[in-house]
Amino acid sequence: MGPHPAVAAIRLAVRRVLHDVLTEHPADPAAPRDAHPLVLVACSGGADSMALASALAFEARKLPVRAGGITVDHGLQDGSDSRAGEVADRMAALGLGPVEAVAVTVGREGGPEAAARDARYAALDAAAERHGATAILLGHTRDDQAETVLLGLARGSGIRSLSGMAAVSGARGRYRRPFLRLDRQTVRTACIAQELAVWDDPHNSDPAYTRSRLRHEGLPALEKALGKGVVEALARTAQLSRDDADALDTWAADAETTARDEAGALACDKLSGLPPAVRRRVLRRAVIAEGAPAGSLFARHIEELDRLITGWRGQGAINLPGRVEARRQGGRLVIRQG
Ligand SMILES: Nc1ncnc2c1ncn2[C@@H]1O[C@H](COP(=O)(O)OP(=O)(O)OP(=O)(O)O)[C@@H](O)[C@H]1O
Repeated sequence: MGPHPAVAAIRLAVRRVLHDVLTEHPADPAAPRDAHPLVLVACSGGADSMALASALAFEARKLPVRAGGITVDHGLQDGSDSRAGEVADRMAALGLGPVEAVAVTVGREGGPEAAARDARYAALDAAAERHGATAILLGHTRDDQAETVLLGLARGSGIRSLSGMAAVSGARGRYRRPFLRLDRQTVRTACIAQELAVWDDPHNSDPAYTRSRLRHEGLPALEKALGKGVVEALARTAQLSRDDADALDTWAADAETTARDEAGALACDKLSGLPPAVRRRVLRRAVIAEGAPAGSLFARHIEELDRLITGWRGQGAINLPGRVEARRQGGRLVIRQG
C-alpha cells in the first residue's frame, strides 16, 4: 500500500524542489556525502513546517542531497528555548542533520510581527552561511499566500504586494516554498496521517494579530460569501500580479537607463512621457540606488517626487528617507544622498 494521498502530495512537492536545486547545483551521486548540496528546512515545529521536515527527510534519502534543519527561538514566551530544543530533537529523529536551534533577540522596528520576521530571516541567512547550505525550505502554503494577497489589498498596495510570496526568493534563490501551491488542509492531513507531533504557536490563533484574525475570521467569512474557491483564486491573483510586476520592473530598468544623462541626473521630459506605473518604479529605483531603505519609502514619497517632475515651476527639492535629497534643476532631476 502506498502512502496516504496527502503524504504523497507533500513528498512530490518537495521532490520537485530538490530536483530544481540539483539541476542548478549538479551533484555527483558517487561523490562523498560532504560534497552533496545541503538543503535546510526552516521549522517552527508547527504543522506546516513539520510536514515539510518529514517530506524533506524522506526525499533526500533517495538523492545526492544532505538535509538538515534550523529552528529559531524568538525568545518571546516562557520556555521557548526548551521548546526550540525539542523541535530540533524532532527534526533529528526524522533523520535530518545537521539540526540547530538558534536563539535571536527580537527588536521593535515595524511592530512585533515584522520584528520577529526580520530577526528570523537574519538568523536563517546566517545559518545558511555557517553550514554552507544551498537552499532553505519554508512551509508557506497556498492559504498563507491568499492571506498575504489580502493583507496587501487592505493596505492599498500596488501589484508587487499583491504578488505575495515567490516560490523562489532571496539571495541566489536561497529560499524555496515547496507548499505554495498546496492547500493547508492537505499539509495538515499529511501531518495527521504520519502521526507527526506538532506544536501550535498560540500567536497563530491570537486575535491580537492581524494575520490571525484574517485566518480565523476573515477568510472563512470570505469563503462563506464567495465560495470555497476564493483561496485558490487569490493565489492565482498572486501569480498573475507577479508576472505583471516583473514586466513593469524590466520596463522601468530600461526606462531608467534611457532617462539618465552622463552626470546621472534624470531627464524630466523622458520621465513625464512614461506611463505613471513605470515612472513611479523608475523614481523608486533611483531613490533606493542612492541608499534609501526600501522599507521606509512609501507611496506618498513617490507621489511627492512625481509632482516635482510634472510641476510647472521647474525647481524645488524634497527630502526623502535615508537622507536622500531630490532636486529639480530645470529639465533635470538630481537625486543624491546628502
Ligand atoms: N521559529 C521558526 N523557526 C524556523 N522557521 C520558522 C519559524 N517560524 C516560521 N518559520 C518558517 O516560516 C514558515 C511560515 O511561518 P508562519 O508562522 O508564517 O506560518 P505557519 O503557517 O504558522 O507555519 P508552521 O505551521 O510551520 O508554523 C514556516 O512554515 C517555517 O518554514
